[in-house]
Amino acid sequence: MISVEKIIKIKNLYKSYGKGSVKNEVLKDIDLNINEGEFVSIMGKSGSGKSTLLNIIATIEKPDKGQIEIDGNNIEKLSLKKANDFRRKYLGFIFQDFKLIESMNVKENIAVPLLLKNEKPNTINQKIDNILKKLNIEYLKDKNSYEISGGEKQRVACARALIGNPKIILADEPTGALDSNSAENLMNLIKDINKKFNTTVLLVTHDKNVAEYGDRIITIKDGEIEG
Ligand SMILES: Nc1ncnc2c1ncn2[C@@H]1O[C@H](COP(=O)(O)OP(=O)(O)OP(=O)(O)O)[C@@H](O)[C@H]1O
Repeated sequence: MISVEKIIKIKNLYKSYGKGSVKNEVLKDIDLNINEGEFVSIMGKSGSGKSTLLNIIATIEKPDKGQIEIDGNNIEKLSLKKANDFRRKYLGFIFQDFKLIESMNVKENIAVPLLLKNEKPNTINQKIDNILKKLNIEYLKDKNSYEISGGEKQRVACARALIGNPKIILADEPTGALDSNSAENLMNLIKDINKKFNTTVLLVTHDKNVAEYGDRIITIKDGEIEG
């Protein structure tokens, strides 16, 4: 039998905001294992803690309690510097509002993760050309970020998320700002990336149709994983 590596292991995870009578227990005793190459969709009502869970995995938020192991690294107690290095090495991000830098063109936006890693200009140019080709968006290369459509912006954001070769993509409501056609194109692209490169995907969404692109859907309710 082929053994599948668990790339994310979360055990007894707790997170709350506030104190005393205003304490808001957002995540309670979350246990979650995700296999390498798996595409997992996270659903749940507004305020149920989906983004909090994603942000903890992204090392942007710290849990109150619990263990989180990603590809063998215990990330819950990383220093700021180590957390930054970890994010650059392992994670690619896609957000609802794209988070492109409007003053930079498409190519420059895609280069950002590599500039942060101090890669050489020649390597950066080569990697940009490769990723634009893979995602079929070579025609956008020299455009300004403010002159392209929402769907195109999200494809550029995918290129930026992928350029550093991350093992895991974290996507928070990536289709939230897109019309249904662009949303479908984007989800096909994310699914393609997941299958072609065996990139693990964790995607938060309100939309059942979007969630169904995943291999597995988990639902958070009252701070716990339902079912
Ligand atoms: N930095 C923070 N400080 C205080 N409370 C917070 C903070 N971040 C989130 N919360 C609270 O934690 C709860 C969960 O928020 P979270 O954003 O994780 O929910 P969500 O399921 O992603 O919601 P939505 O679908 O509306 O984006 C909410 O009650 C929210 O108000």
